[in-house]
Amino acid sequence: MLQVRDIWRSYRDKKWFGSASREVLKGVSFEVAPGEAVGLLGASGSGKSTLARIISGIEAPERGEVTLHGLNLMHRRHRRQRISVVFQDYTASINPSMTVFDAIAEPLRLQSVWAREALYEHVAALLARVGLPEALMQRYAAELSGGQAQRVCIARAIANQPDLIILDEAVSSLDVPVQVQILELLEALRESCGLSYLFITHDVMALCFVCQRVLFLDDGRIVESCKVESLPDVRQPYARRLLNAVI
Ligand SMILES: Nc1ncnc2c1ncn2[C@@H]1O[C@H](COP(=O)(O)OP(=O)(O)OP(=O)(O)O)[C@@H](O)[C@H]1O
Repeated sequence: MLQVRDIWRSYRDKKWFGSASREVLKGVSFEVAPGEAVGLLGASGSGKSTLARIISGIEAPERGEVTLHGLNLMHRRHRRQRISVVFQDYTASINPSMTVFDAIAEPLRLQSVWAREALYEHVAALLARVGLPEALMQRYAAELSGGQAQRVCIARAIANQPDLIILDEAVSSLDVPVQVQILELLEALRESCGLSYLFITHDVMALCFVCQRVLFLDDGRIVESCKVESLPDVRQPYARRLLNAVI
């Protein structure tokens, strides 16, 4: 379904005299099947968020191609609705001047014209889907707990029935009990909606909860790919070091 082919990306580092180009992604390729949750593990600075920004179209690669169902996602019209992103910083992801209703309704309104009552009911159904009461609809982001705010972000992300959600450290800053609730919600949504996930994290436990497969990103290259159940047998040195450091 999602095909990422030979993605290259570099940034210019400013030096005292002039600047130098530094490659951050060096020919990244992988696939995600329909309904599959794939985890992306890598040390800080390995290029995970850069890859997320490229797949979601926030940023363009210098080389390579991202396709979903064979359609090139570099074209905006192919990207619309199909991919959503949930970031770690849930409070910054919700516009503080918007109510919960407006935040969830925004992607729906961008997609089509809604009668107010139908929109209200749809937003209420999305809130119920992520386990939030209708009573939260008129609250602002600052009036929500971390777990509630991240659920609102997930409701917003699923509003237009995407095929893939990129979760970039989406549970990392939540308390452990709230993390578990969100991970259970993600798993339930994957099963009921047939969603695919690209789950970016430092947290192997969270990854094992949600994902079927793991990719290891080392300095801009995928150096290992395996099924979650094969993690104990991984021998690739970087992947092994990363696993030993976090387990
Ligand atoms: N806009 C930018 N301009 C210059 N360098 C950048 C830019 N964005 C990212 N980088 C650099 O690219 C490298 C990869 O960054 P990226 O955020 O993708 O890593 P990451 O694996 O997500 O790290 P972390 O786990 O710490 O979030 C880092 O060295 C970072 O400093």
